[in-house]
Amino acid sequence: METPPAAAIRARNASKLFLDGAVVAFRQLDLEVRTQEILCIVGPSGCGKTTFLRCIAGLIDLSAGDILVAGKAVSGPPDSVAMVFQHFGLLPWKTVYQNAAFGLAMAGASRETIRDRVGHYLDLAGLSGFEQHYPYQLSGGMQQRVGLVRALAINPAILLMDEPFAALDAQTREILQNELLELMERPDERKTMVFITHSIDEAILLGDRVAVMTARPGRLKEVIEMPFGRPRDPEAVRSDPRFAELRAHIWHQLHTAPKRAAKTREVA
Ligand SMILES: Nc1ncnc2c1ncn2[C@@H]1O[C@H](COP(=O)(O)OP(=O)(O)OP(=O)(O)O)[C@@H](O)[C@H]1O
Repeated sequence: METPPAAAIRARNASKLFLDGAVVAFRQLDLEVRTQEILCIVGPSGCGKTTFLRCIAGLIDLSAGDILVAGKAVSGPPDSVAMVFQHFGLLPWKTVYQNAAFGLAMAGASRETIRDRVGHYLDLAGLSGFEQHYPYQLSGGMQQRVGLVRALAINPAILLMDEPFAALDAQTREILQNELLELMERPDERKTMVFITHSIDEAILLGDRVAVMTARPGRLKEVIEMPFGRPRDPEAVRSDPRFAELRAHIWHQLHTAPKRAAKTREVA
């Protein structure tokens, strides 16, 4: 066995409260994301998953505790972290190329760098030839590929994925899951990824580990290692008997109250 790589992200006793504490998004979260792993997070609606991602991305501050990215406490957006959103987040008045180049352009990259990196990822995402199209001229799946290209083009060490495939139809969703798996199997493209999803199947298929959160205020209920290894053949994983067992287990975890529910009402 190789030595496990250091944590890329570490949340220590992290809590986030809104409205002067009237809303507790998540509370006392301790979680490590290993370098180059895909950690999927599932949890009931409103348990603070998006808020947690936004805290890692440095877009909002924690109320208590801290989050370390590459060993440094987050205070403002860390370098080398990119986010992919559920509703794609594309600018409708910009072309595919301009949207894909947006992050790099904002970071002041040279025209050549932008051309090389955006070209590379548009090609990998099967979007070559669509550079001059506008988002409204693309299918949902293609729009999200542009969202992914925009994130990957800045060469982030960490990708934060906030239900990126939730707005897609089931078939397109499967195609994008497969494409993401394929991309992440490439050693030169592999990233640390935190992937939020409501789909248990998606979490099991993509994740090296799956973190299950409780209902709001969100706490970590369990972090489960997926036994499928890499490279991962989606069809083989879906038909593996352990897939059904894991699905049943996670479903049960999501639908049973935490053992110590009373504790969640304590002050952070
Ligand atoms: N800016 C804000 N001000 C007040 N409350 C907020 C704010 N942002 C989030 N919340 C609340 O914090 C809680 C957690 O929200 P969050 O969006 O992180 O949950 P989630 O687990 O991502 O939900 P979903 O799965 O439905 O996307 C919710 O009750 C939400 O209403």
